[in-house]
Amino acid sequence: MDNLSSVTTTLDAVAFEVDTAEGARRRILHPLTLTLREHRIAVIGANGSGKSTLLRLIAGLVTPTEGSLQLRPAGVRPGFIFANPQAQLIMPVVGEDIAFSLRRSISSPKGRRERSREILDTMGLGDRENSSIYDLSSGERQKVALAGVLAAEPELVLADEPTTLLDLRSTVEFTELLMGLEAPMIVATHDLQLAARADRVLVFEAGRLIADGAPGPAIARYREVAGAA
Ligand SMILES: Nc1ncnc2c1ncn2[C@@H]1O[C@H](COP(=O)(O)OP(=O)(O)OP(=O)(O)O)[C@@H](O)[C@H]1O
Repeated sequence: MDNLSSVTTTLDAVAFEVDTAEGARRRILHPLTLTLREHRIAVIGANGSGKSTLLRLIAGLVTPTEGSLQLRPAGVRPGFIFANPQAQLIMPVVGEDIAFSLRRSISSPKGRRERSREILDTMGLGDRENSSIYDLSSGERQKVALAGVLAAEPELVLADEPTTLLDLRSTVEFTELLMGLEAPMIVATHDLQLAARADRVLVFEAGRLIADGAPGPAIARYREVAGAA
């Protein structure tokens, strides 16, 4: 795709419900109508407020139980970064994991190795190509997971609490990597410093969107609702 900034996610009265153990239905996300096209969007809110559910809906990992959701242009490929990189590292060695993500785009193993090296270099992980993923620190592992996602050249990056397991230095480094991405990104986060750098912030509370706009007022509203104003 030539113009990544043209990726638009449209939600038209999208809701998500699940069956409870008691045989009732529980609404996780109340009907939501939104158009998302900013380059950096942060989704914040209390535990269980529906942030991950929104990202999973946009990624197509779950289907709305009501309403409709569209990504435009048609065929946009989202890439998903999980809080726990262990969930998405597939191969035991760093270079092999990135090469695995390249299997669709580059047919020769040599080409995959070279591209994998380039990607690792740009993420400051050039010296870890032959390391076992089990020998990496949490921060390094999260960077490798991001490298794997980026190797697939996603046109929209969806990141679900990607800095949760990271210490302060790794959080700062990882945030810089995320903010430097060319592709548009929607990130669910408890990290208000990360949210403050977004172009637009959505605030959720108990499955409802309660604020939507510039980081300053949106984060202030979240603090107010959380009793931390
Ligand atoms: N498939 C499902 N089945 C049952 N309950 C679900 C399902 N998906 C989400 N939930 C519930 O919906 C609520 C919202 O979950 P979600 O993971 O979207 O919250 P969140 O805002 O990302 O929370 P956190 O900040 O803790 O990660 C939670 O109470 C969760 O247990």
